[in-house]
Amino acid sequence: MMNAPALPASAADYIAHIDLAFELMAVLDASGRIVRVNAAAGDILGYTPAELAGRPVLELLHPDERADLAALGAEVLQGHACQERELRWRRKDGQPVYLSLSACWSERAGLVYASARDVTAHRAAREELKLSRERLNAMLESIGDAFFAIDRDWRIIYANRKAAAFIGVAVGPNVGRPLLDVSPELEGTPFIAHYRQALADGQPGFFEAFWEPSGTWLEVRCYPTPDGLSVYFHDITAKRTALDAVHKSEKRFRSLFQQAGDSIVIADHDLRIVAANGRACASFGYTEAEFVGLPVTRIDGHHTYTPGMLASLRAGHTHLLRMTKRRKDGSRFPAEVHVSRFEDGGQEYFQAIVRDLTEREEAERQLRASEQRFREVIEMTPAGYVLAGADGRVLDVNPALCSLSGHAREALLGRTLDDLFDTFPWHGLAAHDAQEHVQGVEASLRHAQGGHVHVLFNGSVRRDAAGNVTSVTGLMSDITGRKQAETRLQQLATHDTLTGLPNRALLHERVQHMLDACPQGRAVAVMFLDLDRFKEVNDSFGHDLGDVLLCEVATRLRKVMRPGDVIARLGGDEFVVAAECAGPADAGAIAQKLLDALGLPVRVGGQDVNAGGSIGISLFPHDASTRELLFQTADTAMYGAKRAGRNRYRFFEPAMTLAAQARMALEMALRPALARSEFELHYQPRVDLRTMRVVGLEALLRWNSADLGRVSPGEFIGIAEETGLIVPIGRWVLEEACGQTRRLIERQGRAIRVSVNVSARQLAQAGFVDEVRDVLARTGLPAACLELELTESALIEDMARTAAMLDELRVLGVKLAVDDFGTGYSGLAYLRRLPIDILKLDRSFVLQDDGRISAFDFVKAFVDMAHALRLSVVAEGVETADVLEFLRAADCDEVQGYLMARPMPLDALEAWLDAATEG
Ligand SMILES: Nc1nc2c(ncn2[C@@H]2O[C@H](COP(=O)(O)O[C@H]3[C@@H](O)[C@H](n4cnc5c(=O)[nH]c(N)nc54)O[C@@H]3COP(=O)(O)O)[C@@H](O)[C@H]2O)c(=O)[nH]1
Repeated sequence: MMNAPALPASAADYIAHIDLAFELMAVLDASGRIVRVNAAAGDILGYTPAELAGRPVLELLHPDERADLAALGAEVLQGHACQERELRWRRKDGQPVYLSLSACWSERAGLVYASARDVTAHRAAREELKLSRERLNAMLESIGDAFFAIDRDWRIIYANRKAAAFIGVAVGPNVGRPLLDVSPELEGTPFIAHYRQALADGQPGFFEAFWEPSGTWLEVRCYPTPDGLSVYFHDITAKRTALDAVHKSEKRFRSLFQQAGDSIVIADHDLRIVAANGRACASFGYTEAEFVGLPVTRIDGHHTYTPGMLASLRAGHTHLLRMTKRRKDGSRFPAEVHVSRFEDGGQEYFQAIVRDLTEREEAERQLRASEQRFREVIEMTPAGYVLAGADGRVLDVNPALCSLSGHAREALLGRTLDDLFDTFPWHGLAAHDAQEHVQGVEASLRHAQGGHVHVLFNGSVRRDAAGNVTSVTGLMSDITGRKQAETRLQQLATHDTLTGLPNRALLHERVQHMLDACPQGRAVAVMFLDLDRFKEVNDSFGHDLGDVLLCEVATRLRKVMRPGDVIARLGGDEFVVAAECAGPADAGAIAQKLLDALGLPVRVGGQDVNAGGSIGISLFPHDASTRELLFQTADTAMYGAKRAGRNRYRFFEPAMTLAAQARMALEMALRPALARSEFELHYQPRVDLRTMRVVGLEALLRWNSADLGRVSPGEFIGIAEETGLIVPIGRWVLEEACGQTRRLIERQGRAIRVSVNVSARQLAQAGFVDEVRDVLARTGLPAACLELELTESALIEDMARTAAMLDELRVLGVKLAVDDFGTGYSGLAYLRRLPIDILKLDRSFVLQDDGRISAFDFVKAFVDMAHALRLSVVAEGVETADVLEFLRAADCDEVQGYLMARPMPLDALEAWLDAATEG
């Protein structure tokens, strides 16, 4: 035992007073050495107070706790009291003991007063409780159901994880919070109502409810506890769903039973009806109540359930019967009845599903009637009908198809559609890709006699569920006539009706094709061909014979050209030939062949005519790279050929385009010429060949263009005629010539006749005679002093109309002359029909001498003929005295030409006339 330090009196008193206490009480010095302990130390630590006196208190402590106590001691010495600090001590027998220590420092005594309570048992109980709680929690966590507990203030005491899932938030951090704050969705739900009830009654509650937020059905048990309420949830969603399914299934079955399209009647072992659905009630006329208890024989027309059938049903067979059923009112209806047997709750039942066949039998009857009608229609229809199977073999045909194909029905049945048709919309019947329906498709049917019949085919393919063709039906009408008409129409639309040659549209198509297909290094030659003398032939012999000439030309062109070449007629006497070739040399050779063919005389109206032709050639790609340009350049080249003297071919040259442009410029300048007073008249005297006196003048137009200078009539008259400008210009010439001549007559004091050229366009004007009459009236020129020169072609264009017009002019007193006579082919007949006075013999006529007959004989015969017809003859273009003598000898009446005088302005003419008179 250690020596304890001496205690101050107050400390000794303290120990003396507490010796009897159950708690251990001790006095320690500042170094932690025990000064004195009470007797309880023996019970608590196993040491007598004497054994403990003088020992450092740390020695009594479990080694693990010594550091804590040292720290605690330091705090106490600083004046901080220690309250109820649990520390592990070691008893004298080595057993651990837990003491709850309180201590304080007495400054005055310089001592520590300590007390310690044995809490070993209390601590063990606490540990046990903790373990027990943990076990409980583990159990609650493992039970798979949700659980939570609340106190009477609805604060959460505990909740397992499942419950957290149910509440929707982690519960751990929310323990202690009001349940409704944590899960506000609970407000107003049956859950809360039940919890309140259980808390109020103190009675456990049990209910099922649907928890919206998680979409689950829950079975809930709540148990009131002294603290509050414990709540268990069990998820019964699966059970509820299964139950719902059963309910729904039952409902469905009931609904099916009630709403079945067929009547369903259930009879018991004694064949008394126990149930009937709505349809049965409606069909048989009984209410459901009336049905129940009725023997099944009451609704059977003639058939009862025989023992044999019942035995068979009991053996598990079902029966499908066709029978008559009887309604409540005694009426009957045909029915198909499916009878079966079943057991329910150990009872035997028979079920009959009754299908009313009234409608079906009516439909079948109607179908038969319809089939009959269909057959009649098919037999009578003029359209051919064919039905074929999936293999394309013919199963049925009607008489119309027999007659269309020329085969008997028996010969057609069994043949394939591919045999029957040459072209057929479903050739080979490719099962899946064949269209369902075809409408208005053209097909070609083979005829028994050979050849084809064009038909318009409408048809449809039937298929099974897998999409395979099961049959083909077709109706067809004969369109051979229509096809022929179409072909004819097509021919008319693309060919020239007169010659049968391709027209402009087809020419464009074919040439374009040639250009597209033209191999590299090769060329396509396009030749525009214009007959040189077609107009004359037409004018002279009439249109019918002109047509004969055109047809002959077409025939010759066909003969010359190869099959792949294109020959077309654009209209009038314009032909186009196109051929693929190596280049210019080939093209030239082709053109020459064409000219040779056209150069041979053609027999027209009993005469040999030499039509001749001018050809313009343009080569693709050399001259033009497009069809349009090719045609344009070939056309230009053709005009070049014509200008060059006809009966020849010319290749396109860029300069030709310049010529065409020049012509265009001329036309543009000509249009305003009249308004700009750019015209004047020159006059050329006409002399009587016997007296050599001037008897007339020819008025000849002259144009002094402000832009182009003097332009000869040979250049612009043709353009004026083509453009129609000749009509106003001609009107001006007539007016001017008449006016000037009247004044000239006045000045000369003698009658002089002026001859004015009238073009075909002017003559074609409806008011031409009136115009002449008005001009004569306005200018005061006597009608006998006016002579109109008309060309042969203008005269014969519309002979009847021209004759009437000339008659009117003759009545006026105007003289009529035929200009350039002898250059056309008009023949002489028109001279008898028309009131002509004068024939103007063309200059070429006088010069022509072909060796067979001399020019003189020719002109002499001509003059004699004219005289026989009481016509005067004027010879034009007399340039030499020889020709003058020649004409005199031929008995010609008048002459005109440079020999006598050139055309001259009016003032010059007057001077010339004066001089001639004087001379
Ligand atoms: N519709 C109209 N046509 C007219 C009019 N004025 C003229 N023309 C026609 O133009 C063509 C050319 O006429 P032009 O250049 O005036 O030539 C005429 C004479 O100059 C020419 N001529 C006269 N004598 C001779 C001659 O000895 N040798 C020769 N080489 N030429 C000669 O002949 C032309 C007259 O021809 P024609 O009319 O056939 O008598 C010409 O066709 C004119 O008709 C007009 O106002 N309206």
